[in-house]
Amino acid sequence: MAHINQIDPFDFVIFGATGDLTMRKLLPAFLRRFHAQEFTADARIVCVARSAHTPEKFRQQVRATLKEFAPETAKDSAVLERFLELVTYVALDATKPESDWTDLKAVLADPSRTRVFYLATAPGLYAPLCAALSTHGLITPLTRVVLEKPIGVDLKTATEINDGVGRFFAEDAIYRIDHYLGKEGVQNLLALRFANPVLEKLWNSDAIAHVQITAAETVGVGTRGAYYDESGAMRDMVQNHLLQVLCMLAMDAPASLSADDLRNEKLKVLNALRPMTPDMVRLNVIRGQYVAGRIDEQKVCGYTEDLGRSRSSHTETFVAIRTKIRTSRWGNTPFYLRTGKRMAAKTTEIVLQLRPQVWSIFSNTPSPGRLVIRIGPEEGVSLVLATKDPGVGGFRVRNADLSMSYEKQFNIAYHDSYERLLLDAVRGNPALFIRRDEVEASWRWIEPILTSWREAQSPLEPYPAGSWGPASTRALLARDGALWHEDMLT
Ligand SMILES: NC(=O)C1=CN([C@@H]2O[C@H](COP(=O)(O)OP(=O)(O)OC[C@H]3O[C@@H](n4cnc5c(N)ncnc54)[C@H](OP(=O)(O)O)[C@@H]3O)[C@@H](O)[C@H]2O)C=CC1
Ligand SMILES: O=C1O[C@H](COP(=O)(O)O)[C@@H](O)[C@H](O)[C@H]1O
Repeated sequence: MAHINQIDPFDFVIFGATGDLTMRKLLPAFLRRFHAQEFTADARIVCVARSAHTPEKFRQQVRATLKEFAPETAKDSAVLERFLELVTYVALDATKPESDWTDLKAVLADPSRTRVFYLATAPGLYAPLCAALSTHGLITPLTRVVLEKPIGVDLKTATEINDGVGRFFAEDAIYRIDHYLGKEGVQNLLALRFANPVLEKLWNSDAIAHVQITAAETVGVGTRGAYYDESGAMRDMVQNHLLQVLCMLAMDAPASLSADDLRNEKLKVLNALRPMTPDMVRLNVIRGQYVAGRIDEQKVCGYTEDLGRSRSSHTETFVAIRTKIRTSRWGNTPFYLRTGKRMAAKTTEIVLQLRPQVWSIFSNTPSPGRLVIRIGPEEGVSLVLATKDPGVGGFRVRNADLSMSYEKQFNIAYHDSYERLLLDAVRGNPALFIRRDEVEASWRWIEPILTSWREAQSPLEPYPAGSWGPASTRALLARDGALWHEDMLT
């Protein structure tokens, strides 16, 4: 087992503990870290929601959930049962003034322990929840608060949430989570770039013709239709995950790996994104919605049917954006961002397309080569280069792939990104969490696109489930003489 620094006893309180995120992600992540002995049986995981469960009934539900979402770990029943002893449940409507907080206060009696409040509820509850924590005297000097995304639906609401939470917590105690920053492949951008001088020297417009960042999913909206239909792909994925990946990819070297050095560099990228005018939105942004199609030979419904509605929806389930970063490093390189539900494959990846040679001595020239950074589901890196086509008679050049898979190289099982982030919050390491000014800068860039869509009543282009998005997505790159990665492979 890898060397692990065990964490001192802590109290981790999850508001929204009966919800989808807690059940599918947070509790399975804690179980895996407990199994890895990253913390001991002295820790407590206090689950809070309004539903009237007893702690025992709640544990039964958690036991079943863990068997479903962390089966490889939950099959060790001794570990599972010891873990369940750390989990307790408090029924509480956290935003009603008349609610009785006695039980929660009783569990949190020791102010000398690190205390984390994880707000896995609708974002509109974050500020009232923090006010209630303050009223009930639960914020100690060792307390942090973790906020789930999305922080607001636009700049105004994000600012209100940040102000509301900021009344009760100092900025360095506020951990805004973006689970993409917990992914190995995203963190590996730091190592690839700043531990390999040869790559860092190429990391600019002189060598890179364009960059693609894709987060494609085959799933539809599932049980989260009510949330998603209000949000759409731009707020759900682009404003947070895709822009954070873009920042990690495009930023200059931070002075150190400290939280503020990293965040200062990321912020510069967000502020350097070319602002979107309505004309630019029309030319550079595509919004789509899936209709019925096939995925893995199975028929799947369109978005409206997935919502279980007869009336249509104007929410985008796909976005593609062409943008530029106004810096001397990147000014001449288009960046393409793309995300969608019900696409042809589940893949999150970055492609850096290298520039072609200005002159070639070979009669045939293969494609100029590229670096592909796979973030999920299988993590790894491939460098596609030109090589001699083996054989006698003539001299041809073709592309070959130097490929590294994390799993094969390091013999590790994939860890869910929440595992790292939950325990970083307990440890008090905010480097992989988002600072207030980053969130607000992201909204500042996204908002004109949303406004322009609304005001121009932008069309929503249909795409069949199981495809790579609306037909116009190809044209977005064709304008620059470029191809999406999947088209390079055919
Ligand atoms: N699900 C996911 O995959 C992801 C979710 N997120 C974010 O995480 C947050 C939670 O999402 P999700 O789990 O899907 O949402 P759910 O709607 O499934 O869960 C919401 C939870 O909040 C509880 N709750 C609601 N009101 C109160 C209240 N007044 N006091 C105490 N508890 C309350 C609900 O329980 P009860 O009804 O029992 O009170 C429930 O446990 C959201 O901000 C979402 O955007 C972010 C990324 C991914
Ligand atoms: O935050 C979210 O992310 C997931 C995709 O995450 P991944 O780790 O599977 O790539 C997305 O399905 C969800 O809609 C969104 O809220």
